[in-house]
Amino acid sequence: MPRFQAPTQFKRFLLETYFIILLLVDSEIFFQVDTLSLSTDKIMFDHGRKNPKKKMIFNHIAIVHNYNKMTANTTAAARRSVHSYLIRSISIYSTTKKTSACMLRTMISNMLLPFLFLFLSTLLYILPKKKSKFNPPGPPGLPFIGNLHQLDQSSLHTSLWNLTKSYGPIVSLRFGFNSAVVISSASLAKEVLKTQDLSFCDRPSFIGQQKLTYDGLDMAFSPYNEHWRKMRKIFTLHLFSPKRVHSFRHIREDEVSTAMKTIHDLALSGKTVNLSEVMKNMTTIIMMKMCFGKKYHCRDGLEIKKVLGLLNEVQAYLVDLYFSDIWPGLPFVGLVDRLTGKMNRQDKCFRSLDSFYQQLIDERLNPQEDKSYEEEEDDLIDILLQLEKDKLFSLTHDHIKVMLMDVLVAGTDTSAAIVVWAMTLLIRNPVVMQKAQEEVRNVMGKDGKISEDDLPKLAYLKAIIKETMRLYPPAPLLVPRETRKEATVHGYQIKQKTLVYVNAWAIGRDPKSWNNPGEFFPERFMGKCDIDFKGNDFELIPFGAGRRICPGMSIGVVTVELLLANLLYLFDWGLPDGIRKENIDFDAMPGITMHKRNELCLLAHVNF
Ligand code: HEM
Repeated sequence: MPRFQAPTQFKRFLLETYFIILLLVDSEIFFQVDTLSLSTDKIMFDHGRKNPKKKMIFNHIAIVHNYNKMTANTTAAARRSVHSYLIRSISIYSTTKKTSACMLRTMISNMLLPFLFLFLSTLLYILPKKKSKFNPPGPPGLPFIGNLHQLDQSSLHTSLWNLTKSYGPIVSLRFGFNSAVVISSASLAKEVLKTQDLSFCDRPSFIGQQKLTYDGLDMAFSPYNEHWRKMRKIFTLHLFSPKRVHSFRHIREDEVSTAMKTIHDLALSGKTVNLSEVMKNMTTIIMMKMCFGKKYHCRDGLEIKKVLGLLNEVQAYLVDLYFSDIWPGLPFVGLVDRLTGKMNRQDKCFRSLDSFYQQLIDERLNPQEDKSYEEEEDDLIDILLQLEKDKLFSLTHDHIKVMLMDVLVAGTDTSAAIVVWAMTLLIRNPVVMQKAQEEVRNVMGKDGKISEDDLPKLAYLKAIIKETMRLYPPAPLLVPRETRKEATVHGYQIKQKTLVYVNAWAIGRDPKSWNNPGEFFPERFMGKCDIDFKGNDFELIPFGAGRRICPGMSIGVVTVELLLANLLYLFDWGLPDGIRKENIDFDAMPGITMHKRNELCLLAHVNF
């Protein structure tokens, strides 16, 4: 065996590893590799002097070394030519050196290669990165996992809020290999969502979302691009224009009446009302009927339960992070994700929903199978199929399915969550409850029914809803955003592709913006205070703001107002036997929508 075989193999091994790193990681890491390669360079040079035949390796390393430097200031074309030279050199080298012992080592080294790569990648992240003084402050993270261990995933918004107490209103974090910033003050939210909205209006692209959104065809999770603009136009001009929202009024009023009747029956039989369940079912039926037609739920009550279950699953998958999201680029993470079985479950859920939408589309395209649709006014499927036919937006069936998914996922449980939080706050604050009931009953007299025309007269009720959304915004961290380009906020630099969380929950409780922020005090919104949630007052942003502000705000708010007004008008509310008001807790469930963890079960007494 030649004397220098072992070091040569080692060099080749290093060279290959470098090469793979260079191919797989981004240019930022090249500079860190650069430091390593300097010392390796020296070793190679020494060996090269002792054995001139091995100079070839040194040349390779030199090329790699140059390559590192080139990435800073040369063009992609130059980089490509270095790539191809490296590939050629490595293959020539491997074919000229194959003795049997060498082959054995090659095999071993090739098996070790992935592990070494893993080790090196870890090392690169372990080496303490110098935090630039221009980065926002934040807690030091651990190698590889970053700050993941410091966050309580069951209540992310509160654990992020706790960090602001030590680091201020802008905090930088690392989730695995992803950089993130958290914004927790009204002035910085204005900077990010309004002044520099264009730099902050992308959405991150996570594995779970890709599949469920037909590879990014939807609007809510799409990056900010031409496709998003097209979908947003369809949403605001065709699906939820003020005229269209008004045309769905009869669906909302009918369904609220049905829900009140259910509560009425429970009240007469002295049974407790599970408000969490009633509200969730009812808002789902409203959205389903808007999407699929007035008669939808007459077809099969059970099917609604099944779809509700699937939508809950989708919601969980949309925010769930896979290993490949946390450590993108690492080998094997995709495999690990597969092995956990999560992807299979997600695929199954996707297929079930897809066939459900397809069936509804087929029925609509083939009306003789179900004549009941013919007599109805346009619902969202009709409108979308018509747009597809008109070829105005080059829509496909997948676009239609994904739009329906956005409406159902974003629109069903947000309104239900607000009503449940409002009723929780009211039962804990009987004086406010009584004041609200007096308002509704005085305005309505004994008419027996509240319609949407009555809502503008209910100023105190509206204040209660604002106060509820200040304390319990249904999406406490909005929908995560991502920077489209580098930006400077508050003097700090934020890199392109940084995850951005705006903590609407913390902003609603910031003592700099609110007196006694923890107190439920709807009166703060009466009188002179004209703070609103429409995206202009950054102290109160339950619907977000800027380009990506919630496009379903008006339909969501009117549904909440109608529901709450009816609950307060028709019933007096009390606690089940043995429960004191202090037992009613405010624990929240994790998820993109913040629901009350323990269902709200109350006793209703019929008022009229
Ligand atoms: C009433 C309760 C609701 C609340 C509190 C709420 C809240 C939000 C929030 C915070 C966002 C993210 C905004 C941002 O990134 O700045 C959002 C986006 C969105 N909401 Fe809502 N929403 C509600 C109801 C609805 C309804 C009823 C619909 C549909 C009919 C809807 C559809 C959407 C869509 C499609 C987006 C994504 C917009 C985009 O990315 O361009 N939401 N919502």
